[in-house]
Parts: sequence; C-alpha cells; structure tokens
Amino acid sequence: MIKNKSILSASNLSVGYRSKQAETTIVSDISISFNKGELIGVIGVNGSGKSTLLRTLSGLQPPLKGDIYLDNTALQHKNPKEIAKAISLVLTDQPISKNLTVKELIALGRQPYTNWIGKLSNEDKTAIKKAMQLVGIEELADKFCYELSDGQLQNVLIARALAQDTKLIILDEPTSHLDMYHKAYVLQLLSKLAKTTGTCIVFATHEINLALPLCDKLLLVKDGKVSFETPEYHITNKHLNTLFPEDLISFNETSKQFIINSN
Ligand SMILES: Nc1ncnc2c1ncn2[C@@H]1O[C@H](COP(=O)(O)OP(=O)(O)OP(=O)(O)O)[C@@H](O)[C@H]1O
Repeated sequence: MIKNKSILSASNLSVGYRSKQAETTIVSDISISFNKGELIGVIGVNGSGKSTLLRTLSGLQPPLKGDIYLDNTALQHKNPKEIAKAISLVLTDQPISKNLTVKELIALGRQPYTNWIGKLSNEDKTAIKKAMQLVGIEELADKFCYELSDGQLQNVLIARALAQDTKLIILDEPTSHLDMYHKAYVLQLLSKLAKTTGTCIVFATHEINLALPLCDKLLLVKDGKVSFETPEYHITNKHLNTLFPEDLISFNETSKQFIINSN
C-alpha cells in the first residue's frame, strides 16, 4: 500500500450482507480517499446502498471484499476505542437518551477519552464547550433533550460528534426530519465546520440541490457502483442527468439543480 495523506481510504471494496446461506453484494469496486477538511455528500436513490457503505466505512459492518485504511492502518486492525477516536458517527434514528441534558449528551462524545468511571477532565470540559460554541448552541446547554425540536436535536448530535474530536465525522441523512430552512442550516453548518476545523465530513443525503453547491466531492452510488468526483465533474459528465428516471424530474445544467418536469 502507498502511504498517503488521506484520513480514510478504500480500494476495491465491496459492501453488502452475508448470511449462512448467501452473500449479497450491494456496491462493489469502491476505491475512494477522504482528505482533511473535505465535505463529501453521498447521494443515490432509495436502496442504492448509501447506508450500507457508510456503515462499512465506519467499521459497524465488515466489508465483503477489499480493504479500508484509517490513517494508513487497516480498519480491521484497529480496536473499537481507536476507531472511536478517529471516526464519529451521527446515524438517523439512533436511540438516544432524551432524559439527558444537552451538555450531558454532548459529554458522551468524550467516552473514548474518559476513564472507566466516566469522570470528565478539564480537557473533556473544554472540548464540550468548544463543540457547543462551534455549533452555536450554548444557550441550550442545560435543557433536557426531550425539550428540543428536531432541528435543535440534530445540532446537538453534531456537537456531540465534534466533542469526540475525530478527524472524520460520518452522518447518515442528517437533515431527514427537518424543514427546508433547517435542512439548509445544517448543511451550511457542516460545510463551515469542515472548513474551519479541518474535519472531513461525509454525509448521506437526499438533499442533492443543497449539497451540490456546498460539497467538495460527491460520492454517487448507482447500480451497485460508485463514482467519486467533484460536483462540477459530475455535472460536466452528465452523471446527474440519469440519476433518477426522467419522467418526473430532470437535472437542469444551467441552474445546476434538479427540477420537477412540468406537464
Ligand atoms: N441488514 C440488512 N440485511 C440485508 N440486506 C439489507 C440490510 N439492510 C439493508 N439491506 C439492503 O441493502 C440495500 C441497500 O440499502 P441501504 O439502506 O444501504 O440503502 P440507502 O441508499 O441507504 O437507502 P435509503 O436512501 O432508502 O436510506 C437494499 O436493497 C436493502 O434492502
């Protein structure tokens, strides 16, 4: 393997599911490299394999084939604590204890660093405060999570990921329950955080119109394969024009947006 600067890379990776009876490949021939400060959107139709890919890249499920490298070390040779210090995850509908206060929930991001009784050091407290400042939610610190709106909760989960102090944050559909304004807010926030903190942020999304102008790269998942390029490259090479059946929506190359076809 050639050593490089990438935070996470994969070569000839296949992802999918294995049971006693069969092996089902969902996406194959994946060769990718994620770098510092990049905002990467993972896009594709329902069921194309975005979540399967993100779960595999974050070590939650084993690859069917190929290798994943985290800081140039094979992911399978890292223990869960080492992975938690390198990758933080924000998954859709992940169970969280809403009886915690915002500050307590964000403190859970420090688990890979705290001792066995979970006592927070000064460094942990500083990281929690900084994460709340970066997301702009200091005034929510003492609220209970059950008191939050979906948009506020999403911001808290992003702050928890930041408190984990990892080089890579992976989010699966971070805007799924949000209104139009808050979808734009969260994606703008991710873009700002990638640039200001140098964290590589990878997120699966159906908000392609919002992701297009913000992302440095788009990982397009289609028909069991991926294409990993800049948005401009995808547009120039007409990759977006065939992403969906063209009877209802089409990609407008002038506005660089998907539009609903009028009758
Ligand atoms: N635990 C599982 N066991 C077997 N197959 C699964 C499992 N989870 C998902 N799949 C299958 O893998 C394929 C890809 O699913 P996945 O959830 O990764 O797609 P997705 O692109 O994230 O979809 P969506 O946009 O709807 O969230 C689907 O055909 C799905 O049925």
